[in-house]
Amino acid sequence: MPRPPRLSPDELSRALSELPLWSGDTGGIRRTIELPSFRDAVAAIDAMADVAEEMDHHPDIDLRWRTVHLNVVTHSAGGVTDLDLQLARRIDALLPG
Ligand SMILES: C[C@H](O)[C@H](O)[C@H]1CNC2=NC(N)=NC(=O)C2=N1
Repeated sequence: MPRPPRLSPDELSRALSELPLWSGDTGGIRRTIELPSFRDAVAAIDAMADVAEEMDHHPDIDLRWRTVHLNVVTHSAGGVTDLDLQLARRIDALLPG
């Protein structure tokens, strides 16, 4: 698959204004999700894994008890691309804030 282009800082800040649950910069975008329990957090990660596998695009995930920290970046491009925005939108559809 061809490597998607990195977004410019302007493109990224425009996109982030439509993704209020996400913050970050051209090095990566972040969202933190708190679930009611550890098992709910694990289930949320499992649901995100389905999306990630379907897209072949994977978030970096840090689980602390019932809080999930996500960082999304296109590793192969060395920055944020449109694929990251697509993944963020899919995650928000799955886990609305
Ligand atoms: C071969 C496969 O497409 C690549 O290894 C994919 C898999 N998932 C990925 N996910 C993310 N976030 N960045 C990547 O560069 C990436 N590469």
